[in-house]
Amino acid sequence: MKSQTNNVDVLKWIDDVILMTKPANVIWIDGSDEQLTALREEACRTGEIRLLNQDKYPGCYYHRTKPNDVARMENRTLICSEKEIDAGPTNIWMKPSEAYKLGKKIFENSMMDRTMYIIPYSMGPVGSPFAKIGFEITDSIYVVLNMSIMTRVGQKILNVLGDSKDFVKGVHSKCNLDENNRYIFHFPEDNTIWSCNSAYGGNVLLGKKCFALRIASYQGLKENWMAEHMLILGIENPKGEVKYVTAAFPSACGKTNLAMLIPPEGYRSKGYKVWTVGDDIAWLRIREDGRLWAINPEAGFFGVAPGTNKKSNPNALTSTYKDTIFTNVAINLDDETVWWERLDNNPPENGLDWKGNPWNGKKSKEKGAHPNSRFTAPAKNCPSISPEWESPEGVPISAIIFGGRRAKTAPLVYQSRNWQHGVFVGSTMASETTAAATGKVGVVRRDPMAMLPFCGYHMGDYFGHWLEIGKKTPNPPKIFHVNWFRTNDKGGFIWPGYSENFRVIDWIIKRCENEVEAVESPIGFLPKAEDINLEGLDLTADKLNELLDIDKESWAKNIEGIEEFYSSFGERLPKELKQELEVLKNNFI
Ligand SMILES: Nc1nc2c(ncn2[C@@H]2O[C@H](COP(=O)(O)OP(=O)(O)OP(=O)(O)O)[C@@H](O)[C@H]2O)c(=O)[nH]1
Ligand SMILES: O=C([O-])CC(=O)C(=O)O
Ligand SMILES: [Mn+2]
Repeated sequence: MKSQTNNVDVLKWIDDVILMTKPANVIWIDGSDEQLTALREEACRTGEIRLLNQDKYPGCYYHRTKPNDVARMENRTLICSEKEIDAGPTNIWMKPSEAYKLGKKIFENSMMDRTMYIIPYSMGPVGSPFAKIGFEITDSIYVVLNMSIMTRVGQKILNVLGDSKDFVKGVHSKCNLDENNRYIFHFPEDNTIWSCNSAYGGNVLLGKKCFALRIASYQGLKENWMAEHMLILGIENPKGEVKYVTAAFPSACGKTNLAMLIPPEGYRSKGYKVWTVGDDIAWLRIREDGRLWAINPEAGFFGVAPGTNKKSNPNALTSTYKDTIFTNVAINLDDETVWWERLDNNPPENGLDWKGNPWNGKKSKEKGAHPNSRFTAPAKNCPSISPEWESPEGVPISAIIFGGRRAKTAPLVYQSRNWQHGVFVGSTMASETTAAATGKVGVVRRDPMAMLPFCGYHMGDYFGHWLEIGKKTPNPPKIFHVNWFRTNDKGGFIWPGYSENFRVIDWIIKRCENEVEAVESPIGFLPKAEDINLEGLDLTADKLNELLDIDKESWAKNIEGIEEFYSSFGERLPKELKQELEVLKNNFI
């Protein structure tokens, strides 16, 4: 098929990939409904996707990946910078020449029996000064269909690109889904991504984690902006004023839930509203007014299905009712609908589980959906989507919130003393691992700014970049830390979470507006108990105090963990952070 661009750099690169993979056919994705409809029909015919009940789920499809290919594989995700030191201690490194050689061997002739699809896409509203352009070459229709939900795709992107050289070159092939040859190579210095032998979203939707975080974080370092693993949300008060915050939580720690939160009744009746701008990734820039502004580079949600229900996240659930692709959930064969754990109390009796085995949800002890099963839903489906979500200039950010799953150490909420201290708080974040990546679940690991698996360069330099951005921003956001996951002696969550998190967001906004005072503590500013609104909530003052408690012993352990973690950065750990660590230690003496 004839390409609709004369960009010689694009055409040359594509010729090289064709030479390497030898596709039977080449199709350019133009972004038209006609073309996407034809591809959906073809994928249904071959069994790659399955049409769901169109009365209940118009435009929705189902897909299953192999049982060994259901989450990001961090041990197969490589950063290939020329110098090993530039990838830093938190990434797996390979020399670019070696990685290209290994990759070429794997990609050689990998598309001989298939069609190659070329997807031009934009991360960010098309033509926005914040947006960036990429290409994904893939042999998977599932990838084409997901990318056309998650990003803006098609001819319009080529028109905007013109003959510019500023684009990211992504190549994906399922090859033969061989786990032993599965790699996600990133070449930040070449704007290049090669992904092979996987079909799981996080490894193969190259616009998302690969480009919008790993490559973009490096671009941000060079170009004075930041690419972060953050949701973006607007909080409207009864006067109609909207304040925006971003929040960085590790994978499967509550970003989508917070981004789409509905305030508790007591707030709603007064006129408070929450607007969703993004649920996973934020690109932040300093603008002329001296503030940080953020865009959501994505156009859809690749959300965790299990646990999503009418009560926990009605906005996410509604987003999935049309034009959505479900991956690795359970299916009800009686009516071709989908089901996952905690959706409702009515699992299918005549179903298939995420592996495709016959499954009776009322009898079986096995899970119906994989814990990391996902929905891919268009952002515009979301009832709470912000009128500003496609604003080309983004939205101004009042607060940045860090958080993770901590059973004991971190209190419900605290505020950093200033930007530098806030960067320290973000850099020392830790969280219990989840099903979003392969490996053991529930182990505490350091996950600075929720970027451990997503920073495309040396994390010490990344901390330095954060400090630098703070210095260059005359009016930077205030920085906070939250923890919805504190547990009692029996292991149950003390804080009710979900929509009740609005009470904490309310305090955060009040702090940004200087409307309430706070209490100094060794770790930063804590709320006065009376400033967290508990009206209508079944939570005693004692429990709130337990949630705000700073346990000396667990902090002593935490400090040891920070010291050990920091020591891995050597020379490249900014001295400001070492100072902050000393301050923290002294505060506990
Ligand atoms: N206890 C508790 N659980 C929560 C809360 N918010 C979210 N969760 C649970 O955390 C899990 C993941 O939530 P998500 O909102 O999908 O997480 P995410 O950060 O968007 O995940 P990624 O898409 O992997 O980046 C789900 O099982 C939720 O039910 C909360 O406030 N309290
Ligand atoms: O990238 C993925 O697979 C999904 C995701 O949002 C995350 O893990 O943070
Ligand atoms: Mn994520």
